Amino acid sequence: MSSQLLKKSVKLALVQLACTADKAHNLSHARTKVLEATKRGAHIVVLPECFNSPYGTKFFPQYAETLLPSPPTEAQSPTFHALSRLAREAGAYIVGGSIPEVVDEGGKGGKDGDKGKGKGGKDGTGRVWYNTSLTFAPSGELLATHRKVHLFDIDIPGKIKFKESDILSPGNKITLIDIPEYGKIAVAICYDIRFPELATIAARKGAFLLLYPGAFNLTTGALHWELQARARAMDNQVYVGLCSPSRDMEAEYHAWGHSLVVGPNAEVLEQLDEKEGIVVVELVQGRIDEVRKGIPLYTQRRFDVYPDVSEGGKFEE
Ligand SMILES: O=C(O)CCC(=O)C(=O)O
Repeated sequence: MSSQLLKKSVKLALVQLACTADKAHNLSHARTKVLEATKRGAHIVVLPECFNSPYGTKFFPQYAETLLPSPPTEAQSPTFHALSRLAREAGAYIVGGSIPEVVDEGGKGGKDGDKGKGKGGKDGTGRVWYNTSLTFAPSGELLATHRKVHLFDIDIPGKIKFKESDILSPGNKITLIDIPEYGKIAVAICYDIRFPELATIAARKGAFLLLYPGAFNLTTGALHWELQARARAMDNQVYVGLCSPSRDMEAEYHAWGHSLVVGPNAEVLEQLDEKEGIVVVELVQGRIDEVRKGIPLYTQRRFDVYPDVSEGGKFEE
């Protein structure tokens, strides 16, 4: 069943970008780093969560761009066009981390069906915000949009309190992207990784790679960042990549960094420290099959004892 999961070996790059408060700088810096990654042979390049802005609820409205109806104009979304051009220039697939998105109430659905809910917004203006990831093909075409499904609302006394839902609305679908040369990948965002159902559904629908642009912090990063990546890889016997901004202790939010690629046997293949950097890792055709042959979870599941979560899952809304 898994033999065609990864059709040929592919080089994956994670760009752990130094993200600043200057959007134009972030975009041109991302371009430089993505081109560096493709010079090193990468075919799929990933940017971090909120790569064009600082990370924090108060920043979302200020930096938000309009993506719908798609394609937006350059003025509505400079980031959409910068990423599309960059994918063409680099000749690579670009998973554009994430950006804050704004939708006017009643906005129409995203490319793959994630409709703007028009809930009336959280600030009484009738606008709704999302944490949104855009993936582009080497042709510059938008392949998929993922809106963060699980909002990062946590409160660990004395350590960290964060409430994305103060401003953001959640996305409502799983994002699986078919890349004709290589196979299927799944994209989700940061806190989404803590919900294994999403990963398992994507893997059982045929994804060879789960990608999470993310920005864990110094508390939960130390606790769970690597563990989550390895757990999702182990449970599903697939490749996993987590891409963070680099750490800036002058910023309000201190990202964990440590972007990493994990193999289908849950082994860390490459991991950065907290500084800016790029990992480029070859994902090897046949490796997933080898791991699944050794530990054949795929034929040992007991759906007579518990349900198959991959029978469900919302891909279109
Ligand atoms: O899950 C965590 O600990 C961090 C999540 C996060 O930072 C995010 O969703 O942006």
